[in-house]
Amino acid sequence: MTAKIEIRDLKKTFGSVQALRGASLSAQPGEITAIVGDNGAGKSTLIKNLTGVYTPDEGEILIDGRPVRFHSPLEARAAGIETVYQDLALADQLSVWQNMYLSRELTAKIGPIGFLRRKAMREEAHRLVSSLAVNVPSVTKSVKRLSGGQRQAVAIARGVMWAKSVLVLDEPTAALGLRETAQVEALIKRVVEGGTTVLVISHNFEQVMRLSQQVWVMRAGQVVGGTRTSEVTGEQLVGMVTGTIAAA
Ligand SMILES: Nc1ncnc2c1ncn2[C@@H]1O[C@H](COP(=O)(O)OP(=O)(O)OP(=O)(O)O)[C@@H](O)[C@H]1O
Repeated sequence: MTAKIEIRDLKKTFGSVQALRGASLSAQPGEITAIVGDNGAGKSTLIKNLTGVYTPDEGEILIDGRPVRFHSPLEARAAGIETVYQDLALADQLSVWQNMYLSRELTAKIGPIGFLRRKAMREEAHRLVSSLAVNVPSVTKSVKRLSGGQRQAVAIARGVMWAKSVLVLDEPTAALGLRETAQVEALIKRVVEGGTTVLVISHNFEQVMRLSQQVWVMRAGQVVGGTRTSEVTGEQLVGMVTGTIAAA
């Protein structure tokens, strides 16, 4: 099967820091693929090369077997790759549906006059939020009135709405309590059931064991190993990250 994402020998240097020293990994379509590794291992830099924030110094990225080279996040978005970063990038004063269409509003024209298709956006946002069973009271509710878990769910729903191909999640539950974490994990599973491929960075090993089908381990700018998640235990995974167990 052609991988949805294939990253080959990626290198990225910032001044004297070699953040990526030839990192390679792949993600299969319709799966949740996790990236784990200690602070500074290069996880964020890797995904930022995939999502157009950085352009690699060397190496190759293939989506559905075709090489891509993004020069901006907009280019990655246009190729169907959406990212939810830890800061979520929600506009607090706007409603759920307005956030879902932020900077990508639906517009129409009658003669020379352009206008926003507010009803269409609201209805479509409502349809998606309902189909993903996102736990928000209403899409007209202001985002600042939502809980941390609800805000994360809105950011993920927005990503799903626009992700034609891949959804990248950077620490999706880092700021959440146990109950909200469980809700967001359930949402991520529904996202994948809908056919979107998910790549997730997580420091939470138990979460990686619960959610992912494939996990890659990064250390010092390289992907030092990868395994089907069903073939390792949580303890083995911790050992692979800290280096006490050789990563496969
Ligand atoms: N924009 C930048 N300028 C200079 N150095 C950077 C930049 N971004 C990352 N680095 C460095 O590259 C290395 C990898 O950082 P990166 O953020 O990718 O690691 P990470 O695995 O995501 O870590 P964390 O889990 O702490 O987020 C680190 O040494 C970091 O200091």
